[in-house]
Amino acid sequence: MDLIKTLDYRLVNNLKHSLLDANYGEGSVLPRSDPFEHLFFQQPQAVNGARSSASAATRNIGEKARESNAKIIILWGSQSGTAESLAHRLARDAQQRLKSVTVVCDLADYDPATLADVAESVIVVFIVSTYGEGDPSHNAIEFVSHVTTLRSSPLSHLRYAAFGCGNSNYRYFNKAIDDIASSMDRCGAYCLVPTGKGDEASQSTQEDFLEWKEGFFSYLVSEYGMSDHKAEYQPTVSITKEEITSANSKLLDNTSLPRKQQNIEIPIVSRDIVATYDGQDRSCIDLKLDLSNHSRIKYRTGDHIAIWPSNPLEEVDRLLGVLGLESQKTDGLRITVKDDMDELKVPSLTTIQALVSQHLDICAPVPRDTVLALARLTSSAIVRSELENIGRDRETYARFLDQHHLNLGRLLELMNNHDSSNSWTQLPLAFIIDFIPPMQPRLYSIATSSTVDPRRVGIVVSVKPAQVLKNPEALICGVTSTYLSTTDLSTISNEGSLVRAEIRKSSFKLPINLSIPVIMVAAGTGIAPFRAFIQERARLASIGHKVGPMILFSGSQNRSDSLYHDEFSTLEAMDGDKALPLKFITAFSRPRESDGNLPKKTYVQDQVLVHSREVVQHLVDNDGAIYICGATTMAKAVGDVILNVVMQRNSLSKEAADKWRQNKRKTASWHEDVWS
Ligand SMILES: Cc1cc2nc3c(=O)[nH]c(=O)nc-3n(C[C@H](O)[C@H](O)[C@H](O)COP(=O)(O)O)c2cc1C
Repeated sequence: MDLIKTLDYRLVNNLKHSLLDANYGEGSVLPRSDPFEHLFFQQPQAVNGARSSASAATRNIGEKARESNAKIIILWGSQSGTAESLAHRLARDAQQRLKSVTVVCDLADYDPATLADVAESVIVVFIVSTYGEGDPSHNAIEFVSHVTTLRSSPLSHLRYAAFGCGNSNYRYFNKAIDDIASSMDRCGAYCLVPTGKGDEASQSTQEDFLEWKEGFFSYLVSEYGMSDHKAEYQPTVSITKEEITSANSKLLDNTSLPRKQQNIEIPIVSRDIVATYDGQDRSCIDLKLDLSNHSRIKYRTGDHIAIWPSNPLEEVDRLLGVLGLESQKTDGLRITVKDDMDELKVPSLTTIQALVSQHLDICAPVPRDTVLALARLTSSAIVRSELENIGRDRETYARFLDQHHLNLGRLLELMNNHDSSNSWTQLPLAFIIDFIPPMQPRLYSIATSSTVDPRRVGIVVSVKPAQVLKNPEALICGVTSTYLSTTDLSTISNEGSLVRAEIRKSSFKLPINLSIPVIMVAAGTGIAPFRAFIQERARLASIGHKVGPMILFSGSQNRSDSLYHDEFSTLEAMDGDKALPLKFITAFSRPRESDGNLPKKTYVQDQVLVHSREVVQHLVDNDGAIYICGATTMAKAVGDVILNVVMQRNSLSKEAADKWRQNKRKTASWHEDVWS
């Protein structure tokens, strides 16, 4: 049983008395009343220095730093939001703790060559994540390819620090930040502190970042004479109430969203369960989204769709409840950034309900520095000591997280259990915006072909709750999968069934030449892009095009979760001139008696080995292309099998076989779309 779920809401509600009434113990950081209360209601025009961050944009990094009078400039490259959110956190802390004017810049918004224009007095920080074959995130590609080709010393006046986001399960762990750091060193820039590396594989990115950040700040204190004002929290946003009228309601949310989150609302028109798992609380669903009302939105086979979820109502209610905001949830808010340091990460006009349900990732785990920041804002000595205790060090907090499913709402509730007189109703809403990361979209490979279904986008979603390590009763449900599996389709005609989404281009594309053989290896929902590839080539074959052979290896637990099994079997069984030359090969890791003639545990790499003669013949002799989609470990195992067979067959050394694969990657004949 989830301990936290058993919390009594009545108790929480009874405790919602104001901090104004509470006695502050000695050493309390807060004075008697909430010092930020005025910020919640203040008129934006009255806030000193409140300006829109959308002021005339320059593409010159040096100029941006000069315009903002910045001491520190943080340049980020991020795809799914981790590095971006760390960049904002670093800026917030540098601004508040070190009192250093800090600006945050998306690398895609600046001309890479202008890095040389940054003044000597400005500290440059890079926070960049790695993808694919050690590539930088999309928004950093141009920058990284520029700096890696610099050969002279045009950056010898710069001082820099760098932190990377990556995952050590990938072959090229944090390569993008290494490439940036080595380019800086080669060009004469001075490295202030060792480059930090976050590792998602051990779920330690947040702690790795904290450790690196503290080292960086200590360096700035000791070498630059900055002072660290640890205890002070200053909101970076101003919030005022604004009545939502018929005149401004059109601006709500979407049009007032930050420019990079402008997306469209697409209706979900069907949802089907396409896989179930024996005895497990798990399923896969197939969803169709309808683009008919968006004639300008197009996708191509192999593209991704980014979907912005809404948080589960239970978690929204939990957070609003513990903050005492339930009765105000429909109130309109006008939100502005207090200086030019950063862009607003939430809509400038919204409601409390929309903010918490759609725009902030309230289900995200709470980083340890947020726990410590809360400790400084509570009036309860018991709660303060409890928060300080669990946030004391990396190990203690990790042990605590092993037992608890935590997000901000749950943490606040849990603390109220320790002191029934504690209340969080005075916690400024600005704190929530400052400390909770913005909602990030989740990317799905599109499982339909744009040739066959140009106005319908199909996706396949795995609905699989995770368990808390040492408390298996506590389940953590995925935000997007829960959202997509529970959206009410009976309300198609009203807003309830619309999802905020955006098509994202991908390089995971079929060869242009239709006759090229295609090998596809998938595990689980990795099948999605291959379903689209197969649909596409089947259609082209059906209208008389000559298409090359396709072999699909599909891994699942057994027949009951083998996605689109009947569809592929039917296509495989077709013959005649216009049939698709498809071979469909399954691998069942938990086979059942009824699943056919492979009763033992089989993985896709085993099946690739069984069929390796044919696979390698297509890849080596017929210039075929291979696509692997699924877990990193699977992709590595499949790659190893193929390389071994190529080495033996063609009497190649390991280096020569590696080179052959490198060459296939370069010529877009070896693709991997993998996750850990
Ligand atoms: C498809 C995919 C490919 C990835 N490739 C790599 C890689 O080659 N090297 C690495 O260190 N991390 C890799 N990662 C891990 C990401 O860098 C890591 O999740 C990071 O925290 C993402 O940061 P972001 O949210 O700022 O984009 C990959 C992640 C995904 C989903």
